[in-house]
Order: sequence, then structure tokens, then C-alpha cells
Amino acid sequence: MEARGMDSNGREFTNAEEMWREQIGEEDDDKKREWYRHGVGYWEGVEASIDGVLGGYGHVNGADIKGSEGFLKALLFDRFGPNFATHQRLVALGEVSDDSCALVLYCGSGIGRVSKNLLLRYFHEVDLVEPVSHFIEAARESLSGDSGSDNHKAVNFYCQPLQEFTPEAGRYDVIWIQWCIGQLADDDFVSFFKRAKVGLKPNGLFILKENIAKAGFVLDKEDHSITRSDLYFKELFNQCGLHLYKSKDQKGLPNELFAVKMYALTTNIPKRAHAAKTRTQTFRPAIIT
Ligand SMILES: C[S@@+](CC[C@H](N)C(=O)[O-])C[C@H]1O[C@@H](n2cnc3c(N)ncnc32)[C@H](O)[C@@H]1O
Repeated sequence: MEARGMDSNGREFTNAEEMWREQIGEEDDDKKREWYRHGVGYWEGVEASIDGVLGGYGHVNGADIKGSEGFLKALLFDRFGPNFATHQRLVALGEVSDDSCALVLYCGSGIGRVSKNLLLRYFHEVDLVEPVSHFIEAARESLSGDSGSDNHKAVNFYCQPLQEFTPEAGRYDVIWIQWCIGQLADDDFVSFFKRAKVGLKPNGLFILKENIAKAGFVLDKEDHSITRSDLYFKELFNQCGLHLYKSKDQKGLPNELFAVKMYALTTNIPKRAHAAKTRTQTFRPAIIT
């Protein structure tokens, strides 16, 4: 990635390669382990609450879920047809076979906020993957035995970081990744998506929802994460062999936060691609990381 970037102290980098060389070295496993140790270490010190996982901005939960629901509903309709919702309901009632039961994997799930408020209303089963044990335990406690609607349920709770996780082959309709991919270095970002592709069913897709830097990148020295620009993401999607099916800007977040974008990505060239809407965004330092 050629564009310049900066860190949260205002220090500038000529390009991402310079920043990554400093942060994780080159082929230096110890240095990379340190990067991830600091990242997970930061979240281990955070309270297992909505306010905690949203960096003190718990009040954006409603707007976030509303934005995600609009994006998800349109995608499910597009990808799985207009009868998707009815079919899911009939499966839940036991009126049709559940061999096409809808499954989602929620990555970097924290306390399971998005599963509880959104995913369990659209999918029969949700699996969660999250490296911080007190977050995944809080998710297990709040989701176990809790049916979002009908008999929808959270099934597997994996306590693992994404750079080490490989999903079960062909299991998921959707792999949802939100506000956590910035913890991964570029090479692990690419290898995670390449491995995770095998976890999707034939018509499945990734949904990625992340903070967006106005240009280049911003390195957060506190939680060891990086906020990438839209262009940076698109370069990485290309390296992953993923295709942009649709994207949308999140609306209704406070002005002092980074802009947030949702991307739907497919493993095959989409039949109907939607151009991403662009808008001018004012850069503000990270709050949600
Ligand atoms: C800003 S919180 C977002 C949590 C959740 N996605 C949400 O939106 O409520 C960032 C999450 O990323 C997780 N995380 C940190 N390092 C990670 C890694 N290497 N792989 C996966 N998740 C990671 C943190 O533990 C934390 O739960």
C-alpha cells in the first residue's frame, strides 16, 4: 500500500510497508507475536459490556444494528431470494426440512453484541470466534439458551484469534466480521480470508464492517490495530481473491468517529455488482477501535 499513513500520536509513515516493518518486522515471529499479545492484552483489560467493546460509545449500538440490518436484509433477498425469510420461519416451525438451515459465523465477536441484536433474528445458528476469554464467556452466558426468535441459537463459541482460526468447510451462509480485522497485520488478513473462504457454502458471502481512514491508514498505538482506507481494503480484497458484491456507508454515527463502511464480498465474480457509493468524509482520530 503506497499511501502515507500516521499513528495515533501524529507520527507519519511514508507507506504501510515502513509501518509494518517497524511493528512486526520482516519474517520476525517474535515481533509479530508481540503485536498480537499487545492487541489481545488491550482487550483483556476491557470490561465485558456493550460500552466496553464499543470503546465507551455504547450508545451507537442502536444505529450500528439498524445500519447492519438494512444492509443484511437487502443482501439476503438478493442472494437467497425473496422467500428466504419465509423459508427460515418454516424451518424454525419444523414445517420444512432444515438441511438448508442458515448459519452464520461471527468473527471478533466480543461479548456477542451483534449476534444477540441482529444475527439470531436472521440465522438459525450462530457460531462465534473471539480471542478474549472473558468476552466469549460473557457471550456464552448471554446467548446460551437464549433464542433470538423461534428456535434460533448460538452453537459454538471458539476462543481463538482470527490469524489462527480456520472455519469448518462449507458450513456458513455468511461470515460476519466487524470491528476486529484492524487487529490483523496485512499478511494475516489475506491468509485469514483465503482460509475462511472454504467455510462458506457455494452462494455464501463475507460481510465486513469496519472503520475507514480518509486516506492510507492510521495505526492505533494503544490497542495495536490499524484503520485502513477504502482503497487499502480494496487492495487487500484483491490479494484475497475476493470480489466486492455491494458496499454501503453506515449512517447516524457521531461526527468525531471514523467513517464506517459495510462490504459484502464473494468468492466468485458477482453476477450483479453494485457500485460503492462515495461521499466526502472528514478525518477524525479513532475512537472506536
Ligand atoms: C471493537 S471490539 C468489537 C467487538 C464486536 N465485534 C462488536 O462489534 O461488538 C474488537 C474485538 O476484536 C477482538 N480482537 C482483538 N484481537 C483479535 C484478533 N487477533 N482476532 C480476532 N478478534 C480480535 C477483541 O477482543 C474485541 O472483542
